[in-house]
Parts: sequence; structure tokens; C-alpha cells
Amino acid sequence: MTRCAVYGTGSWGTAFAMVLADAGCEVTLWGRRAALVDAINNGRTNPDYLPGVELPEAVRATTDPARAARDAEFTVLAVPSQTLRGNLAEWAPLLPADTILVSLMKGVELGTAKRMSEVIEEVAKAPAERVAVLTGPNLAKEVAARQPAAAVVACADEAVARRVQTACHTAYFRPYTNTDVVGCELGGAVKNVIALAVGIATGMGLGDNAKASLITRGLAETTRLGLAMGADAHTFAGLAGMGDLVATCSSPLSRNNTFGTNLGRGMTLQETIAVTKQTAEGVKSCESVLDLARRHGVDMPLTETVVSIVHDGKPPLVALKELMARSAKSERH
Ligand SMILES: NC(=O)c1ccc[n+]([C@@H]2O[C@H](COP(=O)([O-])OP(=O)(O)OC[C@H]3O[C@@H](n4cnc5c(N)ncnc54)[C@H](O)[C@@H]3O)[C@@H](O)[C@H]2O)c1
Ligand SMILES: O=P(O)(O)OC[C@H](O)CO
Repeated sequence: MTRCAVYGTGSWGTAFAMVLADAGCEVTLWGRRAALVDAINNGRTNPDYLPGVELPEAVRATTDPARAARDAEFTVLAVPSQTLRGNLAEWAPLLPADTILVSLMKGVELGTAKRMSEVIEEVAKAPAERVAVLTGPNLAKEVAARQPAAAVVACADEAVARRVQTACHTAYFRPYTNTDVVGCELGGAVKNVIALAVGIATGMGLGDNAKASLITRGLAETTRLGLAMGADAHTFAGLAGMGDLVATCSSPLSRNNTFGTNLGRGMTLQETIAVTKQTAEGVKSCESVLDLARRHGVDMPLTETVVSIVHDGKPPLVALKELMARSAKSERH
């Protein structure tokens, strides 16, 4: 039986562990808290992140990272993007030498502006051919309810992407493969920033025309950044780009979208953080995405606007007026 280790017992780590188990794998989840690990092993639930969902028998949990790593053909990483480097430095010496590392994360590291696969390669000293990324429109609660979804597995080595695809293919979860790792990762990270913008628009009471315009122009600036970084433009029309933008920007299940809605309704950043129980990656990654854009000389006005509202306290109404007053442009700009 294929052995998988999943590091992170949050909503997506747990939901993806279920997918792997349903696809026939034996999964060990690593979690920080003994009480949660105990609830998973003895109660067959994750009451903190997926209450009411019964976990398959093939999902077990441990607080021991070495035990999780044992004989893992696939090592899946599902912790917040900004803690990955520190977490993986601890786990890397425990991992089997030939394990395939799979990133579920949708963020860009603050300070270095590195994508998660780059952090993994660096910290685990793994070649790109052993690092895969799984992304796409995958709201954890829907996947945990076994509602149909498609995803993308990206890896520089297509054969490795196919191995990951086989390990997580179920009747309700349909992964495609792609070799454009840069494009797939950027699609996942930048959509969180655009979901903040759409959420803010919702909170301000703006209409569907405004939201559709944000989604579309958000995709345009994601694609511009991607092309400057060597990604394939087609990726952004796929599940990692358009697909994830549509899911995240239209679903109240999205933490980024909800975070933006609260800000748009007039909550302060501190108040919004206080009511947000899970990881909303865009809050930190908007700054690292803007950093990436500047490093590559790419204009990303929506990302810049989100940073100015979230981190510089610009009132959303002022930001909206400024965006609308930008000089007229060709759509292909
Ligand atoms: N939830 C989703 O629907 C979803 C879907 C696709 C991708 N993702 C991505 O998956 C990644 C994980 O998100 P999530 O939804 O599981 O988040 P979450 O907030 O539900 O869970 C995060 C997990 O990381 C753990 N954690 C927090 N700080 C930590 C630290 N310092 N060290 C070790 N562990 C720590 C938490 O205890 C928790 O188990 C994010 O990058 C997110 O964008 C989430
Ligand atoms: O809840 P969010 O905003 O982190 O979005 C979850 C997933 O990334 C959707 O694909």
C-alpha cells in the first residue's frame, strides 16, 4: 500500500489526507497538538477544522514527525506558507531520501519572495524533479464532503506529477498534471490576494460588475507576473488560474474572501485578524507578491491596492476612487 505523510492537521491537510485514503493510500498526519491527534485517532474526526466529518480508517495521526515520515513515498506539506521554512528544517532530516515532496500551500515567502516549491527545494535539499505542487479550486470543506472537484499536480518531471495524480485520484477528486510549476504556484498564491479584493468589494456593497472586473483584471495581472517569471500563459486559463479565482472569489467558504468582506464592512485589520480562525494566506502574501512584482518590474495595481488597504490602512473607498481614476489603457496592457 502507498504510504503518505501529511504534515499539518488544518482544514486542507486533513481533507487531502481523506482524499489520499479514499484513493487507497495509508496516511499518517502529523499534528502539533496531542489533543487533536487523539481526537483524530480515537474519535475519527478533526473537531477543530472539519467538525462533523468522519475520517477514513486509513488516516492515522501522530505528534512525532519521525513516525509520520517513516517509509513515506509521498510527503505532503500543509502548514502556513510563512512557517514552512522553519517547520521543514526540523522535518527534512527525518524524511526518506527518495520521498516525493508535495506542496499544498498557496503563498509566497515574506522577505525572500520565494515560492513554496523553492523553499522546499532549498530546505530539504531536494531537486525540482522530487518536488510537486497540488493546486486548483479546492475548498477544503467541499472536498471533505466528497463533492466533485478538479485539481492540478505540477512538477518539473511529468512522470512524478503522474505518480502524485494516481495517489490522489478518486471518484470525486480529479487531478490533472502540468509541468508549469511557476504558473501553477503563482495562480494559487495571487488568487488569495484577488479574493481579498473581491471580499472588500462585497463588504463595501459593490455589485457583480465590480467583482467580475476585479477577478478578470486580477487574472490579467497574475498572468503578467507569470510571463515575466517564465510561466506559460495557458496555465492561467486553467484550474490553477481561472479555476481557483472563480472558486475563491465566489465562495463564502474562502477565508481570504471572508477576511476581505470583513475589512470592506469597516472592521480594522486587528478586529478582522481576531475573528479569523484559520490561515488567510493573502494577508501576508499580498506583500510578498508585490515584492515579486517589483523585482520583475511588473505592474500589479490590484495587489498594490490590497497591500495599501490591508497594511497601510487606506480606506477602501479612497482606494476604489484611485483605481477607477488610473489612466485609460488597452486591455492587452
Ligand atoms: N483550506 C483550504 O480550503 C485550502 C485549499 C487549498 C489550499 N490551501 C492552502 O493550504 C495551506 C494550509 O492551509 P489550511 O487551510 O490547512 O490552514 P489551516 O489554518 O486550516 O491549518 C493550518 C495548520 O498549520 C498548523 N500550524 C499553524 N502554525 C504552525 C506552525 N508555526 N508550525 C507548524 N504548524 C503550524 C495549524 O495548527 C494547522 O494544523 C495554505 O497555504 C492554504 O492556502 C487551503
Ligand atoms: O479559504 P481560502 O481563501 O484559503 O481558499 C481555499 C482554497 O485555496 C480554494 O481553492
